[in-house]
Amino acid sequence: MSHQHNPLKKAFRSLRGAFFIVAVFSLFINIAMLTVPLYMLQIYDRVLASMSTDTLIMLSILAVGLLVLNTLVDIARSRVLVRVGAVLDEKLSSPLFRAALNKPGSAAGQPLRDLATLRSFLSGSGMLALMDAPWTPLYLVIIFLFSPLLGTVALVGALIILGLAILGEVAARGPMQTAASDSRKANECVDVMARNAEAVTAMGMVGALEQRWLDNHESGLAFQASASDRVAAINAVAKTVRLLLQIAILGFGAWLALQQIITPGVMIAASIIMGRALAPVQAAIGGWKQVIDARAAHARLKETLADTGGDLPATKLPPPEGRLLADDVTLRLPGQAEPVLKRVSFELHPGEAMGLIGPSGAGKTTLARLLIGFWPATTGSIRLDGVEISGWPKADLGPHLGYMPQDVELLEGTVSENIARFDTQDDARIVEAAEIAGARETILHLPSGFDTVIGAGGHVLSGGQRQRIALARAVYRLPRLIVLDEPNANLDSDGEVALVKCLDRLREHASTVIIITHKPALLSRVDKMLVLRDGTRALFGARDEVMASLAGRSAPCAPSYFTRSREPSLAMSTVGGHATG
Ligand SMILES: Nc1ncnc2c1ncn2[C@@H]1O[C@H](COP(=O)(O)OP(=O)(O)OP(=O)(O)O)[C@@H](O)[C@H]1O
Repeated sequence: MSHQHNPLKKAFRSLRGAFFIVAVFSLFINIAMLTVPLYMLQIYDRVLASMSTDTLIMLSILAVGLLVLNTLVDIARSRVLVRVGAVLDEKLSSPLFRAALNKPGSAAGQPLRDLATLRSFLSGSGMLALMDAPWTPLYLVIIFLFSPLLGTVALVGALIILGLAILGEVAARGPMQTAASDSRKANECVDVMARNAEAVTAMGMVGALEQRWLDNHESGLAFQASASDRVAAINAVAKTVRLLLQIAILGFGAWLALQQIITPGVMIAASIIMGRALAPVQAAIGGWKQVIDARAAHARLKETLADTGGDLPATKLPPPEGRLLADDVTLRLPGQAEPVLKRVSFELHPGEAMGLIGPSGAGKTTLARLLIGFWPATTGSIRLDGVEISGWPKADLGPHLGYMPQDVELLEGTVSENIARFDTQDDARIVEAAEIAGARETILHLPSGFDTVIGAGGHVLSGGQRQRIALARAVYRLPRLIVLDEPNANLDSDGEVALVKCLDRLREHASTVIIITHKPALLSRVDKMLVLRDGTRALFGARDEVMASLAGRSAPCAPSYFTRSREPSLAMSTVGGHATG
């Protein structure tokens, strides 16, 4: 349905033509750069020797013409590079915006910041220096042609400067990476503090957090300073080496001129060409930070985009009926030795509702994330109407899927926009969803009803109000598969009654529903139950059978098991490992 490919590589591949044009322009510019030294050479050795005004005029016209042309090509080269940056942005910003979904907290904006770094590098002086650097050997060859001795001096000098450039990069890379990671940690600290402002302030945690932030902030600055110091020292040495080299070229040139091996014109021309040859290398040392930043940004982008897959034109599938099959599902999260889910299997027919229960940390929310295709299973599969759900293009599947996460966050916008998932608004469907979710009255009591703006800077909703609106969003257009993760967490008794009615409506409509809850009233509305324990299927089957099995095995604790979702571990420890049903 969709093929794995890296959009970064694809974007660079599509820009190969532009880079070729830039390379050709660079060749012309670097050849045109020889205009001044060669003009000088001709003046010294030809015009002054022959005293010919005509030659002077001809040479001057030629030189001015070449320089004007050079300016035009230079402008064109910069324009092409600016457009390269724009094309890169156009091709990558959308996949990177989506990739941000998989990044935790404050790291979410990193991919788009990396793209901006790469784009400004490509369009800036750093890239121009990189394009000019490959032509350094051309200048060295010309100096060799003037005189092998001068050529050797120039070559040795160029190698020393190149060595210094590499040394600068190596010396700065380590401290720069540490500085970047420290400053990221410091930013995360501020982020976490702002998000937990109430707890942090009330429990007097500000001082300790400030210390933690300060440690990272100061360490970041120290590493940055160390990198800058190293590069500044190397830069100063490189500058001196460059000046020494000019002296060496002029000195050796003068000596060769005294021996009448070369003319004074060649001496001056060689000195100017040498300066030109080393300019890009010197610029690269000066712009070391940009180069390191751009390279790091490129590496991160490559990694971020490695498995995004991209939405190649895929065959559009018919709307699902709601047959859900979890087949031997195992999930291993990166950096964790134990799988979070181990060989979980179950099947639901269209229109069936399943209660998902288990102690805290059993893997219920994780399974819910797999059921909606947010994470793919490590092994095994989850299929909706026979199609692997994580591979189903999200834009196609989205309208057929309803999900209500445990921690409900609504987005900035109106209540209507949130319910309609920010898609084109269908007022009748929005009101219908609010009614099914039992949220209509709650919404009409808000200052502007369905048009109340919520989110940052908007109306502040209570936990229960948020939950009701999120339920309306989940049932908008009555999707075929609905996953509700503790939808009753913040609801009062009215809210719970509304939720029970909502489940009845969804059953009438034959939506397949998975509900994570321990409330008996809600569980009384499901057909099947799955009990998870330590990521494995402890029990699965018809509700009454599973209930009977639970009650039988944990008779003394059974009632408390269904009333408090957060403390079921005692009861669960008595549940056998064999599945029923
Ligand atoms: N994004 C994640 N990264 C790493 N580990 C995770 C992640 N999400 C969940 N886990 C781990 O997976 C296990 C199961 O967590 P999960 O949230 O699915 O449990 P749960 O049954 O929903 O618990 P609760 O009833 O408390 O919500 C836990 O040990 C948790 O630490």
